[in-house]
Amino acid sequence: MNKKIMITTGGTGGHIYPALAVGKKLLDRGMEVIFVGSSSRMEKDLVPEEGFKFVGIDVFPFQNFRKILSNIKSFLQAFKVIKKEQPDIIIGFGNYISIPVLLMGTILGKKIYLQEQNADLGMANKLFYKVAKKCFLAFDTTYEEISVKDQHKFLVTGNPLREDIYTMDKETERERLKIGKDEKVLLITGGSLGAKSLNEAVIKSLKDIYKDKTIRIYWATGEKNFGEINQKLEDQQIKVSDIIKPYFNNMINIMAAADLIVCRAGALTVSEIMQLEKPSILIPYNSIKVGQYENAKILEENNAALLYSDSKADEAIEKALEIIKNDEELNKMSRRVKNLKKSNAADKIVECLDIWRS
Ligand SMILES: CC(=O)N[C@H]1[C@@H](OP(=O)(O)OP(=O)(O)OC[C@H]2O[C@@H](n3ccc(=O)[nH]c3=O)[C@H](O)[C@@H]2O)O[C@H](CO)[C@@H](O)[C@@H]1O
Repeated sequence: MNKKIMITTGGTGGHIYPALAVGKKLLDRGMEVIFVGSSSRMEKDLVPEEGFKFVGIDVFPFQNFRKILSNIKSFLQAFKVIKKEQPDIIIGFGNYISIPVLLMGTILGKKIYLQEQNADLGMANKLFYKVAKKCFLAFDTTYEEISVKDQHKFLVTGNPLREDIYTMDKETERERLKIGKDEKVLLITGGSLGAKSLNEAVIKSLKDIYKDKTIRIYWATGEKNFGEINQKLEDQQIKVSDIIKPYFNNMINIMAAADLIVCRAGALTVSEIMQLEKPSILIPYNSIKVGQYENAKILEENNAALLYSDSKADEAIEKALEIIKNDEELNKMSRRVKNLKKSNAADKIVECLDIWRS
């Protein structure tokens, strides 16, 4: 008999894309899948666009007692949707958005699974791993940090990535993007939300980058900063074209075509870099809460990436323009990344779920 799986996730691409990857595998194998996320963040569009049923709840960050109170409605909504849909299992993909469904699911005696994208366990997964059947981890370093008595709750699978990444090839993607034989592709991305410091550093060097005909830049600015950037570029008489955008839907394809990536160290971007064996310069988001520094350290400690702090974003761009011309250095970094690659995580996760016996 087909089982029903409830997936709860949201907030940023880094939490949503791995959930979609697992959701698609489950659909392919005949399961019914329903997503629950925030009614106001990017999952409300991204998830239905991918053809999934989506229920939005009015959930807010749990920063203080007042915010916890304002979340009472979200707990009631979560309770109602679980009662109505009667899922066989619930999978949480981290972030505060997953908390109401995970809590109500636990109270209602549902089987809970978790997926952690980052090197450090996030707040939601820390709260629920003890009641979960399994928590799937992206990186080996996370497992090593967990106390021996709890390790049986965890399994390292890697991050579930968009399926087409596993068959992508650099030359084909370069042809598709019409990249010239002598052109080097420099991708700059601040993750799904954009990165202000990185954007400001790029603006300063953009004229020089444009003058250099051997470099083709792709720059994802994030929605929030795009208007301001647009204005600054107009002032410099630089045309915003299809290579400077708030968000690229074909990010994976551009990544595959890239010679060097300058980016934040969101967990998904780091996992995609590993899968595509790309050299990178990382500028982790400056907040302990989101743990990007620990994600970046995995690549840096393997000499597979260079790491810069937010305040040194200018230097990071300068360095990028220097090493993008150095094939030997790029190849070395790329070989070292290859050692960190994992196999298809979504396949592994789906196989481990307790839904295959009737
Ligand atoms: C500020 C913040 O809270 N950041 C967190 C957020 O990152 P955030 O979602 O920003 O970053 P990630 O790198 O994890 O994921 C971004 C995803 O969006 C895709 N993409 C990005 C830009 C674009 O133009 N097009 C596109 O498709 C990337 O290919 C990637 O798949 O969730 C991650 C996963 O839990 C965390 O590691 C980050 O710390």
